[in-house]
Amino acid sequence: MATTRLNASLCHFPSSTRLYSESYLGLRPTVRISYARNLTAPRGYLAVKANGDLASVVSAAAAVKEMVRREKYPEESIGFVGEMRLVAMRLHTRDQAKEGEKESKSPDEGPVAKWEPTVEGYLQFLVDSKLVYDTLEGIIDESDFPTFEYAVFKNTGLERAEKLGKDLEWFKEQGYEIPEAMAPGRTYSEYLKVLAERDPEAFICHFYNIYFAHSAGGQMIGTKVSKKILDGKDLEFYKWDGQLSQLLQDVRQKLNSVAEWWTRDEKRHCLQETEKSFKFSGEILRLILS
Ligand code: HEM
Repeated sequence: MATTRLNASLCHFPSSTRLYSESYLGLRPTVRISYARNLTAPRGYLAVKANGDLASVVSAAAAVKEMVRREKYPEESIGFVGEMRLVAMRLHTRDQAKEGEKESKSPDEGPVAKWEPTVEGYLQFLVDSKLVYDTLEGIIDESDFPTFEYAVFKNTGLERAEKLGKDLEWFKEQGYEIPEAMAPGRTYSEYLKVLAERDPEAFICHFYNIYFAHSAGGQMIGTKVSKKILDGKDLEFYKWDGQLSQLLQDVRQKLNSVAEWWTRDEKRHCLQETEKSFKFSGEILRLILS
């Protein structure tokens, strides 16, 4: 295969290698490489053993471009979702996750096993979370393919608003009064609406963190809290139709494809938004202890 041979050959080129031009020379397609920084180095010609059709040359050239891009931005080798995850994990406290780097400063940042949740606080957390999911999922549902990039995230199977609605019904049946959403949910929801209009890269950061946090730490919190205050009741919020790992993988691929179109600055901007995502979600999580 043309691309496989090309990858192997390219390993011998210095990191400053830059794609110079691609040409199609009859039966012997060639991808020409030049050395960008070290101009004294000889110009290299990388012959690609393709079977002579233009499609092979184009795909070989794309592979070179991709390798060169990864050499220039090594952080991109883990994929953009990998980058978003790395930034998110650093923002956890050591009590929250093994990869966390922050010190816990308040009980809600400490080990969940030591939390003292209340049913009222947990119910408020579910209500505020539902408002955020309603907003997020409403924005995505209203986006119009192919003019708006959020449309690829319709019906991923990760949606939570409907499930939360069922859980609130269950609480009602148990005799609880369902409260109104409070400031943490309302503020986050308003912020997401503004971002969706004005700042798609930042909006996507929140999309990733909200759904992926819930699938990881969120699930663990749900199980522990339910054991303490709801007799271990399995809420719908923590159930997915289909295999969760597959749903997450599909969304990771979509996120990576969307980010493929972004410049490095746009990617950086998205990653920088992670802190705000932690701040808003952290305030909603804190309701569990209120
Ligand atoms: C009490 C609060 C939290 C706890 C206990 C917690 C715990 C965890 C744990 C245990 C993981 C799994 C780590 C692993 O893969 O081994 C995780 C992953 C993650 N958390 Fe949190 N977390 C909390 C809050 C948050 C918040 C507020 C956000 C952002 C809004 C967040 C975003 C993420 C993300 C994006 C991942 C990666 C998921 C993946 O690997 O696909 N977490 N968290």
